[in-house]
Amino acid sequence: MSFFRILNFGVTRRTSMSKTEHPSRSDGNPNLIRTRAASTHDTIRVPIEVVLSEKYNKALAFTLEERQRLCIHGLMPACVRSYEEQMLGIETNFHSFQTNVGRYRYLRALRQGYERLYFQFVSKNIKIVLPIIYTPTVGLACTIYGMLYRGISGLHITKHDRGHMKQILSNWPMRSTVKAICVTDGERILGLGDLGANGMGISVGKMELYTALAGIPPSKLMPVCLDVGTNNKTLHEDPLYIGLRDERLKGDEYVCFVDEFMEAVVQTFGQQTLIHFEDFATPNAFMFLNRYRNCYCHFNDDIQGTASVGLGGLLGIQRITKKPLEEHVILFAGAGSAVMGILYLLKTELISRGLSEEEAVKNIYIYDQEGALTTRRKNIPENLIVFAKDMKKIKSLEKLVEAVKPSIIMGATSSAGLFSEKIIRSMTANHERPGIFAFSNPTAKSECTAEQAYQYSDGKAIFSAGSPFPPVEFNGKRLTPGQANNCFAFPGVVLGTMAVMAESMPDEIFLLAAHMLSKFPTDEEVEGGRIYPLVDQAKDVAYKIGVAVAKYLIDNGFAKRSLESDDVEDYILKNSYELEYGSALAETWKYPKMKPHPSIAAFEKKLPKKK
Ligand SMILES: O=C([O-])CC(=O)C(=O)O
Ligand SMILES: [Mg+2]
Repeated sequence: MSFFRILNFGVTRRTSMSKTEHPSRSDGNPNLIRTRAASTHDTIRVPIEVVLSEKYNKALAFTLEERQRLCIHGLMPACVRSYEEQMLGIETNFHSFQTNVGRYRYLRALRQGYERLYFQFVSKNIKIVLPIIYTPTVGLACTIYGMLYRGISGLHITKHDRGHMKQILSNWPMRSTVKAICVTDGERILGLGDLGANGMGISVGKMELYTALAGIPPSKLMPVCLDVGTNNKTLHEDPLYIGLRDERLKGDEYVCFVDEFMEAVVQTFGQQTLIHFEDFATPNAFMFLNRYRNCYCHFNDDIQGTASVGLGGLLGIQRITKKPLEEHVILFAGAGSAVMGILYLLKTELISRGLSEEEAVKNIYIYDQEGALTTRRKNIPENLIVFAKDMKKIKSLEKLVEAVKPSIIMGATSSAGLFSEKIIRSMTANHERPGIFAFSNPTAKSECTAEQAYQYSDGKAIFSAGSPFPPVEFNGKRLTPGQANNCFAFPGVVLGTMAVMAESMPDEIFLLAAHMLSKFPTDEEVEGGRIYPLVDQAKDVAYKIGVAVAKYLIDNGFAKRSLESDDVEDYILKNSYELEYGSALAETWKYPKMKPHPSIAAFEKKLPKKK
């Protein structure tokens, strides 16, 4: 292929284009293409692998001039498709699949062949595409990731790579532009447990939201899966499993492995590289969050991202009920990353309102596998001691609800159906608008469904869930569940942090994100029972949180980029991923390895002499 390209270049070919027909770029330096295109009508020496790589491939949208000058004329049919026609083609294909996994598979192929086209489609169809590339379908896809595997989508680092991780990191094709990494070790994928190297699907999905919602160019992003083995025996026996069939690394060996990874990342990509931890098992998630607190620019989405969305929802309930949060009785079910993150942020919020720690935790109850968290329990984790109540032991959640009469219940237990009819009815008997949050993902793990929440509460529940639920018709009213998902927090927080090149991510930015999020529904929408924005608004949410976070980081001395607060909006918009195609002639020209176009004569000198 490449051989023919070079020979092709040697032939000076004139196209039938006049100067006025040259495409002009909508962004960047318009002179770049004008001068080159106008001064040389010959073909452009860009390897075909580059022109047709996922980054530059426009499929049937290549113009005739591009096809001719890039020497791809004839490799595609005559039709030159417009944006609308391309979208129609993808939509038609997308809907032709009968299952969500089929759609996921189709979108993966699209991304791998045509990156910009893929993001055009995702960006235009957030509401229908998010449930495929993100929760819930991505969870199912991770369970069969080996079967779906279709080439490079992120970096896999295994326990055998210890000692040379820098080398592995620099194998990433876009190593010169990486600014953020989403890393998982696959041990707690959503509520699905240990999926080992299949967890790569989650890192990929999260980073696609960086681009689709926050406009961060994909070239700056690198999904990573740390393959430290898996304790999932089913995967060991799965002939299509893509990872190591060993037990997980443990103890010091495991920690040293992740330490080396962190150090190799900043040495390879710089100290300001943002490192997003995703779906680590709870104890490890907290351990790394604390261990690296003052050393790296990192956050844990399951703890801190969920906390923003959880607190944002609680602030929304406050708007609906017109009752301050401190007067609500809030019951948390579960004691994993999500609950602990929300607890911490909620306590911070209440203390910032002037409450003492004791007052702040007074109305907050915790229920986990051992029952209600009481002072009688032995070995309470240190950060939960303050929440333990001096009360008799209660084993069942239903009994606990009867005893403490919560106005809000928040579950992140991966225990489908935990919020029973009895619980919801009991809450409704005591409160006009009970708040019900079922955070567990994917949908099949939800603590209750939207339908159950509305039915058992006679339509009074303010219901939100981590995964999307469709609206429910109840007594002639259409009730729309809220989506209490991190996708309303992490894209914006990351956008703001990256914009200013911060070297750390203080807790305050997650509190800020929660407050910003709670302000999205209008007063009218709040009247109608809405506490979260609609998924269609997720881009706007990311942008506004991004701007607020960037300004906070600048104003509080965390920013390393010299950027004034007043210039943040402008900076973010200018650096946003361009969804529209530029001219392929100019775009591929920017291909980093390409030298400036040599003169034909200089090139011809290199050709073998004719005998
Ligand atoms: O990925 C999601 O949808 C939310 C999340 O982080 C999790 O459930 O672990
Ligand atoms: Mg997660």
